[in-house]
Amino acid sequence: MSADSCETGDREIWKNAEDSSSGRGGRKHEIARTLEIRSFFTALSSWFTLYITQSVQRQKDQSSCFIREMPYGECECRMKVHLRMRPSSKPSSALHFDEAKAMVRIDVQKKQSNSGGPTKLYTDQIVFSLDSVIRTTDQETVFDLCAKEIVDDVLRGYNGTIMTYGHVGSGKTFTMTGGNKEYAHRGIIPRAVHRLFQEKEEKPEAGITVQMSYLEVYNEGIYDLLQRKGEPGGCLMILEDNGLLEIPGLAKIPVENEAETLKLYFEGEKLRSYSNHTLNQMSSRSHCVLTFYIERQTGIRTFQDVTVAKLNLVDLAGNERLKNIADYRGHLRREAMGINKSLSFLLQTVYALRLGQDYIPFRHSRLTTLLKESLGGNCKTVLVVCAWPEDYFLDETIGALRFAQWVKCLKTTAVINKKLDFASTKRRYVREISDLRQELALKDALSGRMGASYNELTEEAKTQLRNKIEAFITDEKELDQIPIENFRQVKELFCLFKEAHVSIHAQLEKVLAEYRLIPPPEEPPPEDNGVGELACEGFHVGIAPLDARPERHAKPGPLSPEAKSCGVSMLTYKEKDVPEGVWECESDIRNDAFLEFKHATQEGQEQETVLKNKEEELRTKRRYARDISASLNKAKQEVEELKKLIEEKGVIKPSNCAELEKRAALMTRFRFVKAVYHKVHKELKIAKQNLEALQQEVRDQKEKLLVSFYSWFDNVAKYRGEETEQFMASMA
Ligand SMILES: Nc1ncnc2c1ncn2[C@@H]1O[C@H](COP(=O)(O)OP(=O)(O)OP(=O)(O)O)[C@@H](O)[C@H]1O
Repeated sequence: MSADSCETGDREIWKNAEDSSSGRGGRKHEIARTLEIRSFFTALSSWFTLYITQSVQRQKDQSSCFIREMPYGECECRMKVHLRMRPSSKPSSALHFDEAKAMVRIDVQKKQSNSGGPTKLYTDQIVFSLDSVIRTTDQETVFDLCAKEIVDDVLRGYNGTIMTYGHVGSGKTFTMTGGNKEYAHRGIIPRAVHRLFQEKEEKPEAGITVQMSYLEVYNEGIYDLLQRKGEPGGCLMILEDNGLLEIPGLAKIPVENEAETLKLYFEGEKLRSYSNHTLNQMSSRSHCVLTFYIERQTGIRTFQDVTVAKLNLVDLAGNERLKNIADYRGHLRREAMGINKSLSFLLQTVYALRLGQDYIPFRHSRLTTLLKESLGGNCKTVLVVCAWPEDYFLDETIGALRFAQWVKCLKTTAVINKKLDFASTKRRYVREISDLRQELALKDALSGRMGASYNELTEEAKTQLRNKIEAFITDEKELDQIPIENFRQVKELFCLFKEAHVSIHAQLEKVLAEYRLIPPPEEPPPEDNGVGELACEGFHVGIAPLDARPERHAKPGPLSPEAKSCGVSMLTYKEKDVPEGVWECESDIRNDAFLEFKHATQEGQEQETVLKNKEEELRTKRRYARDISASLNKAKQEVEELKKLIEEKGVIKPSNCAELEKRAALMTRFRFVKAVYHKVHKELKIAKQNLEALQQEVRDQKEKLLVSFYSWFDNVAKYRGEETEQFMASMA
């Protein structure tokens, strides 16, 4: 590739490469390759866009009946309705056709009776609008207009149904099967079969497989028309499982070519119920459903999807007025009653669907059950209404056209039916992954990231990453040193960072434990010797050493001269709480009384216990605060030492790996100890606050105890004084 063949932007790159390479052939070659790949990719993408646009357009052209296309090949379709008129020697003058507008106008004679006056006749007009009105006998035109689109959609993977409806002798079977006089009279079925096998032959790579089943609904019984002689051919049942219909026992025969299929079909036709009718020598007395099951592979090679679609070709039995049947009691009348009944259920179902009712009577008859999907499910449906344009059948024609109008309002939602196949899905994903890898490689090449790998990281690569992270954490390296190349690597980086975090956390815990920052275990309280508190930690009402006095925060209450003289350790208390005469007693007496109060009275015991607990707690907290304070000093000292060491070593550049490691370890230790120092400092602050609060609580409790004691002492002294006086008086 030369510079001349490049786009303008590429030309610039090429020029720059030429300038920068200045003789370095490798770089130039690399850029040439990149440009080559880029231009190939651009051409490929424009070709692909063109292909997609054309295929979407083709799809739209083919599916003119689509009302709304939805993703994944799903489309909401309106049912199409065509009117086919049978040729007649004396056509009714009441019928007017507008083939261009696909409309039919019928003049109807009506009677108007004025009150008391004579009855007047007047002509009313009924207009029906359809998708097409066909008056020709040309069967090919009928197939092209009514069936071709559906058959092609079936080959694309949609379900399709083509149905004929009309009164007896109106030409339903002629439309569906055709006449046997001329080859050109082939009806929709042989032409559809031809179309299916034509596609099969033309596209062998699609691997189309066809199976067929043929059944009739006669007198509310379902019969298989492909059952060979000698095989059981009784009435079949319809099973519905999860919305899907199944007829167990119905033969589904694989067919390979057109001739084989038609042979089977005509064999089935022989088993069909016919009667000799006044209107039709070969009048069908049953509804027939011929179904083709088509499986095909779409796409190319590993992108293959398997689609499974059904083509239902339904020839309904004709309705007729019972009064027109000459055979009043015979089987023809019974058959007609059965046919009319099932067709009236079909009408009810269509009517309910048209009104959008909650309940749709699909299950009221075999025919409506069979047509459930075609009328309101995953299917594209076409109805061909056949009519005999003679005055005698005018009512039947109006009825058929009314039915056609209802059907025209119905909508179905058809989807391309894809078969889930594990092997092909796996192949598809493998291929997709490989394509994505190639795309990544191409993008990397275009953005100059030639060496990027998207494979699982090797142990060696992981170790390298770990070292880089460690270097980054210890501040030795910048963040740029950690490479970000692909998603796998980013995930690995996260894992390694987590690992580092866990390890750092564990080390920190270890250092914290070293500094005894975990609160010490609870020590058992000292045994009570019953004498009271130790002079240095507690208090009593007698003489106490001066240094044992607790701090005074509040303004002390007034002390009596007596109290002052005997050196009683008095806590803050309110003057009014101290009873009169307390201070007149001997200090020994008071102390004895205090001991008695604490150990012999319930109130004293309770208050003494609370006080002791609080004092014990205070002692523990004091010890803890002392320990923390020691740890803080130790940490502070180590921080200072490490700082000094780092400052000294920072000047010398590490010459080997061992020294580098030592420095990293020193830095790590410094950071840990500093963190510990801050943590301990915080804890000491909290411990001090707690200590102060507890000291206040102890003081309050002591005061409470004293006040209670004084109150008790006053009462007891009075009582004992009276007792002594009484004793002395009796002795005198
Ligand atoms: N469009 C047509 N062109 C020529 N002949 C026709 C056409 N339609 C019907 N016929 C002829 O009319 C006769 C009756 O037609 P056909 O059997 O198709 O009616 P049908 O609706 O199926 O009646 P039935 O409900 O009794 O089965 C046949 O002999 C058929 O050849």
